[in-house]
Amino acid sequence: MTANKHVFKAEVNKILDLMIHSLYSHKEIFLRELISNASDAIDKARYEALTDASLAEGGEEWKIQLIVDKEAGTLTVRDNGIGMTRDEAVEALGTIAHSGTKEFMNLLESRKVTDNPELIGQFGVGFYAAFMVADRVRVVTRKAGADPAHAVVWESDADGTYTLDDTEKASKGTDVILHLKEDSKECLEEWQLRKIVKQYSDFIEYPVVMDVTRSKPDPEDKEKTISETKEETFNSRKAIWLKDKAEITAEEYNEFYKHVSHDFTNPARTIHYRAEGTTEFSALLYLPSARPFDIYTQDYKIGPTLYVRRVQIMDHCEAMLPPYLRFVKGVVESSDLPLNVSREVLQDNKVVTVIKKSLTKKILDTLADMKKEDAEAYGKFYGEFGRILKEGIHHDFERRETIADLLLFESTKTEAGKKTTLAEYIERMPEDQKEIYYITGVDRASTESSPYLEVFKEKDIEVLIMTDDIDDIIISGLGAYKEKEFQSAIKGDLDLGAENKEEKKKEFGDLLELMKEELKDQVAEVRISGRLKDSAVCLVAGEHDLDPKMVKMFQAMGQELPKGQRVLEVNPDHQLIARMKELFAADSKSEKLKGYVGLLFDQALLLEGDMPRDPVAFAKALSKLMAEGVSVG
Ligand SMILES: Nc1ncnc2c1ncn2[C@@H]1O[C@H](COP(=O)(O)OP(=O)(O)OP(=O)(O)O)[C@@H](O)[C@H]1O
Repeated sequence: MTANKHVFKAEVNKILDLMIHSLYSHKEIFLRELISNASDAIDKARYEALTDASLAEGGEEWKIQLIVDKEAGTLTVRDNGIGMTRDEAVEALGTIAHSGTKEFMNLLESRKVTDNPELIGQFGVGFYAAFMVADRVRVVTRKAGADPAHAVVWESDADGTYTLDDTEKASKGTDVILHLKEDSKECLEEWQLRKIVKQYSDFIEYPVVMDVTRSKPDPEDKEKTISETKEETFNSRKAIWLKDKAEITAEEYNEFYKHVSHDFTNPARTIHYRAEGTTEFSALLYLPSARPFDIYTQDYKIGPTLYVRRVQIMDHCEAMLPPYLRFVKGVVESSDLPLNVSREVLQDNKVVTVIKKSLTKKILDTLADMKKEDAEAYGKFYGEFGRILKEGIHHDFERRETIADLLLFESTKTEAGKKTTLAEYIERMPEDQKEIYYITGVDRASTESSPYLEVFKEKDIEVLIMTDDIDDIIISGLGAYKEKEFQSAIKGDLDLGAENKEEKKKEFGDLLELMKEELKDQVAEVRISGRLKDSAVCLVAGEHDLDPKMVKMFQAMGQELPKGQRVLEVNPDHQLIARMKELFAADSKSEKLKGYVGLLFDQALLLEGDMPRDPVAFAKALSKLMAEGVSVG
């Protein structure tokens, strides 16, 4: 095949544009990205060579080379890793595989990100970072095991296109050749490269080497100097997770986190330990400080990188962590697993089960400590990952109490934005309060002003405000905390405001019957309310039904749900209800009265955040009523 011009996918152009025009203050990160790719490529080759030794092509020493050509103004990053076929090069270097691209670009635009490499790193557009320092990039690559004549050369100057051509390459692997821009020529200097490698890639497992020329006195003529070129390794290469804690600085921990997570911000917490005994392993885990943009997408990869005897076996070993801890990043190394372990085998491997249990405990313990020792940091962390952590209540029966200890909620007694734990709530409960009250809703403001809280306000009872979509399921599943049951403010019968309830039931019995008859297709029951103080009516769900927010969520996902037992609650102390009772006494068959019942029901729907059944009819009836009532003065 001959040279072939290709057009970049639109999102690549956008990223390139961003790289070239907006992200310049941290441009040295390009090297870290290219070294990281080279190291990944060697990991793959090394792993594949375990089963097919010929792929090592002579068992050469794995390494990443930096080659400087000052005359040509180029810097080459060379690896002897897995390499790429022509198709792989098109796929990897012409598109962006992540399905969240569009959302990501929107995020960048909406945040007016002009100098924010954190986001780029998260997104894994590493290779394109080369264009921050180069105006032309040439990639020469050959797949391990392929014929030397079947290599390919990819080239682009970021003008929206790239070319692909066949070429020859004696050694397997990839050369990324950067034609440096005028203002990036310092990247040809040894000291500069050494500094960048040390700062960002010191822990890379493979040597990052460069030919360094030094002059030394000529032994034959002391007046003269001779130059000597030697290959020097710039990185210390220590597998940080195998080192002693005392030997590692906070910066080293942070840099390694950035390497494994592709995040550019420091982690919130680092967990580093070695387990000895029947199962031996080392773990270096991190709790990130910010939620990755793609954590809710299907593309999101779960689990730490798995090493077995210093060989990277897989990037993300999901069998090592429960899904509700999927935000945790890091590395686990065990010598108790076979090198050729597959994902399937890992799923029910005893060693993995032991490691998973230990990691889960360590992470939950760390969160508990963080909550105790640094409430502010924990609150911040919870804001990012609490929604995910609480899934554990549903999925991890054994640890649900431990996870419940970690939950935080706003309440009617906390300042906006401040959260409380369940234990603190219980501590504040007056002695005669038996249950933990909570209300679910979309946000605090609308939830707090809803009629469901009227009696709680009047009696000064604290109610937890839950605004995550899954809260209702989580709390129903949990049932109780420290032997105190949960009671929803919007579900079931409440007896808080029930003075003279029995009397009222009798007094309003006939009117309630009429309402029930009128609304028989809409509600299962009409009853005197134990929760209303200012509003005339509200709709409540049955004790064991899902709350309306959940019902809507399931319906939006196209799921049919069994019809819940909706109940219309009526406030007997409201003027309107008293007037309706009078009207009923005067004419129990009044058509007007029936109309009012319908209007009341629609109003209850509105209060719940729903639409009236027939908005046009509702508006008309309301206007009519207003016309009757509007008077001057
Ligand atoms: N030196 C290399 N050898 C082999 N393949 C490479 C090399 N550099 C890049 N690639 C291929 O190009 C792809 C894109 O690289 P890029 O750095 O843009 O993203 P990534 O590495 O996939 O994402 P992330 O940075 O999140 O890991 C890689 O996944 C890999 O398939």
